[in-house]
Amino acid sequence: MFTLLARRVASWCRRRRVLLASLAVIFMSAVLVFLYVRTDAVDPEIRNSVMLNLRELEKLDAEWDANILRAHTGRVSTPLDLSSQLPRMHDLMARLGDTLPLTGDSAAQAAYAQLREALQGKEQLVAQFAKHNPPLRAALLHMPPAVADLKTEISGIEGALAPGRIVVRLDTTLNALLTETLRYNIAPSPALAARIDEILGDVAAQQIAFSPAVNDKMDAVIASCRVILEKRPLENLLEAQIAAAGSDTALDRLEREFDRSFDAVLAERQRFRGYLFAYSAVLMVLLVYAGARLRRSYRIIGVVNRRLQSANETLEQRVAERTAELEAQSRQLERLAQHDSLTGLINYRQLTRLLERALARADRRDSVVVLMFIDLDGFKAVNDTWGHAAGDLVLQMVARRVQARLRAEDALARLGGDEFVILLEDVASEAGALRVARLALQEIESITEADGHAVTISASIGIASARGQAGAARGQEALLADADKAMYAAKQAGKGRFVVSQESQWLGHDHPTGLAQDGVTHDNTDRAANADPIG
Ligand SMILES: Nc1nc2c(ncn2[C@@H]2O[C@H](COP(=O)(O)OP(=O)(O)OP(=O)(O)O)[C@@H](O)[C@H]2O)c(=O)[nH]1
Repeated sequence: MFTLLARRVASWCRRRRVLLASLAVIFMSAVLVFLYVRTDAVDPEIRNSVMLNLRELEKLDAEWDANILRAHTGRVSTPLDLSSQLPRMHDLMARLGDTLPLTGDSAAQAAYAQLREALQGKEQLVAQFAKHNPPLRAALLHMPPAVADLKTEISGIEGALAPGRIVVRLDTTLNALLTETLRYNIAPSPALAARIDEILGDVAAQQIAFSPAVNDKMDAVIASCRVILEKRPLENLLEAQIAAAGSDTALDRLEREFDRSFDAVLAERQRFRGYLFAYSAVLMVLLVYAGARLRRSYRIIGVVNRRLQSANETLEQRVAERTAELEAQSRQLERLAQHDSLTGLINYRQLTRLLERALARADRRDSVVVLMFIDLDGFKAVNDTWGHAAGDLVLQMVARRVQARLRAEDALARLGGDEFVILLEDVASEAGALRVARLALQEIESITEADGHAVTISASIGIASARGQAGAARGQEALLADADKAMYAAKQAGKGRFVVSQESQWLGHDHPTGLAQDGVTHDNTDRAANADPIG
C-alpha cells in the first residue's frame, strides 16, 4: 500500500518536476521579500520626535498645573488663561497618535489611551474649576477690606448711635468672622463651616441696631462669606480631582512604554536581519549547489556528446570501410560476371555487350565489325592424356598468346570449354581480318608443351563480318551464328584452318573471296604471308 503510494508520489513528482521547481523558486522569493520587509530600517528620528513631543507635553501639563495653582491663589483671573495650553496639547496628542502605530505595541497604545483619557478628564475638571474660581476669588478679595470698612463704619458715627455693647460685640464677631473665614479658606472643614454659619447668624442678628447703609455692607460681607463657604470646598475638590486625573503619571507611563516598545521594534528588526542573513546564506549554498549540478550535467552532456561523436565517427569509418568492401566485392562480382575465371578473358555475356556496342558504332560510322569463332582442335586429347590441369594450362596459354597479338581496342573472349571469340572493330579489309586469323592460328599451334608434357593442338576458326547499318540490322546473334557456322565449316574442312562466312560484309569492292555458297576456306599453308596483326 505504502510502496504503491510512494511510487505514485514519485511518478507525480517526476512529471511535475518543473512545476515544483517553479513553485519552490516562488516560495523562496516570497520568503526573501517577507524577511526583507520585516528588516525595514526604523528612523531613529521618530524616537527623538516622540520624546520631544512627550517632553513638551509634560512641560505644558506642568504649566497648566501652575496656572491652576495661580488661579487658586488668585493670580490668574480669566478662564482663558487656564486653557491657553490646550490647542498645543491637542496638536501634540494628535502627533503622538500618528507616530505610535509604528511600534504596534498594545501596551504603548494602552498608555496613550490612558493619557488621552486623563487629559480629557482634566480638561473637563479645569473647565468646572474655571467656572467656580472667579466668584470665590472675588469673595476672597472682597471680604477682608469689606470687614475692615464695616469695622471702621461701626467705630465711627454708626457706633456712636448704636448701643456700645452691641458695637463691641459686632466688632468682635466681625473679627471672628474674618479669622474663621480665612482659616476656612485655607483648610475648610464642616465644623469650621458650622462655626462660620453661627457667626454669620450672629452678625445678621445685630443688623437691626444699624443703619440700612451699614446693613447693606453687612449683607455684602455675609454674601461673600457664603460664597467662600460654598465654593472653597468645591474648588478644593476639583483641584483634588485634577491632581487625581494623573496626567503626569500617564505621561511617564507612555514615555516608558514607548521607549520599551521602540526598543522591541529595533530588536525585532535586528532579529529579522539575522534571519535574512541566514536565509541568504542558505540560498547562496543552494545556488552554488545548483550551479555545481548544472556544471556536472553540462560536463556529462559534453562527455556523452564526445562519445557519441566518436561513436559516430567510428560508425562512419566502419560504414565507409564496409561500403568500400562491398564496392570491391561488387566490382569483383561484376568482374566475375563479365570474365572467365580461368583465363581472365571476358565471357560470353560481356562479349555480347561489347558486340552490341561495336555494331552500333559500325552503324554510325559505316565501318566493319569482324567476329572470329575459335574452337581448339585436339584439346580433348590433352585432357585425356595429361589431365585437366594440363588442359587448363593450355587454355591459359591460348588466351595469353592470342591476346598478345591483338590491338588494345580488340577483344578476346572465352565462351567456355575450348571455345574462344575474337572481336575486331573498324576492320579496313577482309585481308586484314584474315591476317589476324592466321596469327591466332599460328599462336595456338605454337603451343607444344604444357606442364612439361608435349601437346599438339590447333584451331578451327569461323570468320564473319558485319558492315554499317545492314550489319547492325541483322544483329549480334546473326553475326555469332555466322561465325559459328563458319567455324563448323572449318572443322568439316579438316580443322587447323579458318573459314570466312558467306554472309560477311566488307567495305568497298573488297568482296568475299571464294565460293558464294560455302565461304572461303584457308588452311594454314598461307599463314606465313600474313604474320602481322591488322594495322
Ligand atoms: N582442362 C579443361 N578441359 C575442359 C574445360 N572445359 C571443357 N573441357 C574439355 O574440353 C574438351 C572439349 O571437347 P572437344 O571440343 O570435343 O575436344 P577436341 O579434342 O577439341 O575435339 P574437336 O573439337 O572435335 O576437335 C572436353 O574433353 C571437355 O571435357 C576446362 O575448363 N578445362
